[in-house]
Amino acid sequence: MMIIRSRPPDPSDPSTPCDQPAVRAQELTVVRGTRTVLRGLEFAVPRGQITGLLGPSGCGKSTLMRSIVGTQAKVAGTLDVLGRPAGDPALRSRIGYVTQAPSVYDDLTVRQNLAYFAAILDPGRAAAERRRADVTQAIADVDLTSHADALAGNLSGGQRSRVSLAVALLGTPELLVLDEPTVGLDPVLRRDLWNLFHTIAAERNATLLVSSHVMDEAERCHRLLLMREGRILADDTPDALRARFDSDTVEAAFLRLVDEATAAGNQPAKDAEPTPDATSASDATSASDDKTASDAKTAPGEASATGDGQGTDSRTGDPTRKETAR
Ligand SMILES: Nc1ncnc2c1ncn2[C@@H]1O[C@H](COP(=O)(O)OP(=O)(O)OP(=O)(O)O)[C@@H](O)[C@H]1O
Repeated sequence: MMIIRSRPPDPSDPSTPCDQPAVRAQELTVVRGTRTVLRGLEFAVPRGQITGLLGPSGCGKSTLMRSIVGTQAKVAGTLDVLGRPAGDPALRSRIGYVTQAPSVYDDLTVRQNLAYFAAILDPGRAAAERRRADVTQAIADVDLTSHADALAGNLSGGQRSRVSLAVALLGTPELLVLDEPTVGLDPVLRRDLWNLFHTIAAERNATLLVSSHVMDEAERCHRLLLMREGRILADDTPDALRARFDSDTVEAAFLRLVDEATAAGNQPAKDAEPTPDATSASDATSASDDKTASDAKTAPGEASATGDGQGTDSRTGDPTRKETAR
């Protein structure tokens, strides 16, 4: 895989100073249904690095990512992304988002899927040649050139995930939010994808937030946010975490952190009711878990976007796409 594109931050845009973190959260609390899923999170994600978001299933990783890309309702506290409040429409073209479930059009080829999103991001006849080049490059980035003309419906699960990732890479976003991008991939592809992530961070100065519940992937990140039951247990580098507990692996350090939190009686009740603060969030009156559900239409192969719908496409604002890549 190879990345040759690069877009430095626009110095004339006051929201892109590189000394500011890409994401900053203060007292971030999120309620889903009757449950407080994220509880007063405080953290910063530095620019130009890969930050791993790790923790057991159900600890709140996807909810945090949805909050960052602006598709999660009932978000209270402060959450700034690339210098703007999370969900600000100006962020749509600056963030690439890949959900856990790849959402691609099965009846289109890989290239046609990419071309569709490229046309939304960079419309107009004058941009046709640039779009074609971007699409070809994004397909090469995820190593799908030999399948470019295959129908997405005929791809394997891992290949479909990579189509979603390719969509997210279009337009060289400053922030890539990737929800468990390596699930179901074989070890060689996982290694290649992590190499790709590092290349993107190094060559484009992009920020990557990558979730996983596979602890060996923690070792591949510059920084880690370790989560458990809606709280952040640690925000540090892998080296610092291992050193802190004199352990060989981040996994061992994480287990020690869990033991410490348990011993300190720091375990949140699993079925706690929402806090008064959380329900005072600006959009807390919405019955939906999805911030933009009222605008969303049904995407291919998916149910209605109401209820716990996945939301309007975060990158393009395309209401026909729900929280796919971009
Ligand atoms: N629509 C919903 N309504 C109520 N609770 C929800 C909803 N969606 C998720 N939750 C709850 O929110 C919590 C966090 O879920 P989330 O999907 O963010 O976890 P996760 O860490 O991404 O898990 P996984 O690794 O399994 O994807 C879980 O306890 C889950 O049951």
